Amino acid sequence: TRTSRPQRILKAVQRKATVGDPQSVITAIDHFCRHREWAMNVGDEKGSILDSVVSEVSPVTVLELGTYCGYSTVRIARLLPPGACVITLEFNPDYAAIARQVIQWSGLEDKVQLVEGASGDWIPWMKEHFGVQAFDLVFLDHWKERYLPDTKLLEECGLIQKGTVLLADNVICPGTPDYLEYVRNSPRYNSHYYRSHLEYTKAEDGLEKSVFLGY
Ligand SMILES: O=C(NC/C=C/[C@H]1OC[C@H](O)[C@@H]1O)c1cc([N+](=O)[O-])cc(O)c1O
Ligand SMILES: [Mg+2]
Repeated sequence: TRTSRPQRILKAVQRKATVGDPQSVITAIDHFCRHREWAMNVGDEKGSILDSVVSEVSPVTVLELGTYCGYSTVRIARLLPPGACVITLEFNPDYAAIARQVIQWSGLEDKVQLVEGASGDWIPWMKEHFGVQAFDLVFLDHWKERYLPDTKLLEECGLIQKGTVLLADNVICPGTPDYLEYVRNSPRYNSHYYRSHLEYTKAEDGLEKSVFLGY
C-alpha cells in the first residue's frame, strides 16, 4: 500500500535535512508541505510566533499536546537551554513513530520526552511519572475539542500555576470556540491573540497566548 503522509514527510527530512541540524529539519518539512503536500504542522509563519513566545518564556518544562510528526517539538526543543525539556503527548502510534525519527534526526532527543497515549489519561500522572511540579509553557495543538477539558484537567492537577503560559494553535481554523471563550472571559487568565494564517495557506488562523494569573 501507499506510504502515509507522515512517512513521506520523514523521507523528505532524511533526503534534505542534515543530521543534528534542527533548522534544516524545519526547513525541509516546510518546503515539502508548501510545495508537495499540505500537512497540519504549525508551519513557518505561526512557527515564528511560537519561537518568540518560547524565547520570551524561556521555559524549563514544556508540555506539548499533539506531536504529529514532531515539527513543533523540534521548533520548541531547539530553543531550550541545557536541562530544559519538552514532554510531548501523541495519541496516534503511527504519528508517534514518525515523530521519534524526526526528533532523532534533529539531534534533540535529549530534550524531548515523547509519550504515546491520550492526554486525558496521562495528565493526572504527569507529576508522579515525570516529577513535574508545574509547566512553564503548554502548547495546545491536538484535538480541538480537547483543548478546554484538558486545560481544566491541568488546572485541577496543579500543573498550571501562576505565570504558566498556554499557547494554543488553530483557535480560528479549525477553531476552538469553547476554549477561546473560557480563556478570554476567565478572570484567571490574561489572553492575547496573535493573528496569522493557517499553515501554508492564505486562510486566517492564529495563536492564543493565555497567562495564568493564579487563584
Ligand atoms: O486536527 C488538527 N490537529 C489535531 C491532530 C489530531 C490528530 O492527532 C492525534 C489524533 O490521531 C488525531 O488524528 C489540526 C487540523 C488542521 N486543519 O487545518 O485541519 C490544522 C492544524 O494546525 C491542526 O493542528
Ligand atoms: Mg495545529
